[in-house]
Amino acid sequence: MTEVVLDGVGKVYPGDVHAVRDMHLRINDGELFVLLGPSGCGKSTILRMIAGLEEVTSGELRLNGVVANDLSPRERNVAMVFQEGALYPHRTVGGNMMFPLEVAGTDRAEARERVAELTRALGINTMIDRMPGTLSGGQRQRAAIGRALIREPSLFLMDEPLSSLDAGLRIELRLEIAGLVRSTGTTTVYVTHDQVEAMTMADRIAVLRDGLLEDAGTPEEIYRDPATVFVAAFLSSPPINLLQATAWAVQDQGVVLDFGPQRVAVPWRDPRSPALIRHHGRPVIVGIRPEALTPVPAGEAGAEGRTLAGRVRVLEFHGHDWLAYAEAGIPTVDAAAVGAPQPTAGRPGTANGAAPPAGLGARVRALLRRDTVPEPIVEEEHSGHHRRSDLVFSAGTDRPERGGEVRLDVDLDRMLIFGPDGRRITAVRR
Ligand SMILES: Nc1ncnc2c1ncn2[C@@H]1O[C@H](COP(=O)(O)OP(=O)(O)OP(=O)(O)O)[C@@H](O)[C@H]1O
Repeated sequence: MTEVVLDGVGKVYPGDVHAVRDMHLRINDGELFVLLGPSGCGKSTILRMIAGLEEVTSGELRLNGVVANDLSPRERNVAMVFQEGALYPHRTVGGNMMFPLEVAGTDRAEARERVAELTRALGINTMIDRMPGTLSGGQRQRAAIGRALIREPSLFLMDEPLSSLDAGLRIELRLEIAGLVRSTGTTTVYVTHDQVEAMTMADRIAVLRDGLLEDAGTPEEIYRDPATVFVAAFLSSPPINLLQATAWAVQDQGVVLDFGPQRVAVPWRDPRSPALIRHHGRPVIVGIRPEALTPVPAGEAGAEGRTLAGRVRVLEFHGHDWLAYAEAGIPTVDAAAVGAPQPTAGRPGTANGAAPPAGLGARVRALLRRDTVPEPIVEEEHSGHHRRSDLVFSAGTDRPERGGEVRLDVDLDRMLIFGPDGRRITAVRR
């Protein structure tokens, strides 16, 4: 059982590549902790530093309160599973799982018993005598997890263990992995760039961006109460609406969020209004998840100060409900461009002062936008920063009319308000 603390940990690779910067994290004993973020944000580097495979450049790494910066991997008693779990090709599944126990000098009868028990838990008990080459990807990964867990490590580290598997298997295995590590109580650090995997498996999640910690908390906390625009957008499928607004304190209405052609008002009694007043006359970013927009019944105007209007352009059927995209003439914000570290000396993932790798921004944007957003609906404005695009809303089981006008009731309590730096205007509670 192990508690992991990263106290101001940094990692600089040769060539002055700042992969991780001033990282403060506490991973509790027995926790299933997920490191989440786009490619290149430093997830694997953190995992490898915890494993002892990569040196810590600055700060302190503590395992159970003991400084571990200079401990060898063996002294840390960690087990690691990678994207393609490595197995000895000339040993059977059972032989692979026996190996760590043989090395440890475990009694043979006890070792056989443990292998049988774990293969049953992993659903590969009928494959004990099979060679790795004859297994499917999912079965191989189960065997690799079994081999890592068999010697009961104090810390279990997994680096995108499901990313080479197809969608169905991923769902099946993520449930099983979560169940298995919880039943053993082994502290587990799990790296992924898949938000659904993170949300469904984790006790807590840390969201990383360019080597920096953006937010950490339970899946519910960081979904409902994200610290930044980046986190709100990353944990969002279908995509969150990120709208550009100007805040105006108006005596009889509260703080009006002016989207240009449309507006909503945050009433004075709302606990956010004192913080919002400080942004009077200035830009803010308003995040509204599709499920926080409800179509107003036909013929009704909708409540004053909490209704947005648009014309339905695109419909998507998602089985349980319809997702609709309505043109509302409201400028939207590109989450990847908000609050990103400036390309100065020591920018994460780049050589000192060098330009970021070509295409990285586009890849991050593609990740953030996910594949549910039809590409043609986005229209860039000439500034290139604000985009005029559609309001995405959940229309429930009633199919809205394509081309029809809709009025949408905004759930003001679930509306997220960020400053221009991408941080929430009110401090998040954790
Ligand atoms: N050995 C190395 N030498 C130099 N730079 C490295 C090295 N390993 C990683 N990096 C850089 O450090 C940054 C963080 O890499 P890391 O692999 O930790 O990211 P990641 O979030 O795990 O990405 P991915 O999801 O693509 O695996 C990247 O910019 C990467 O190019």
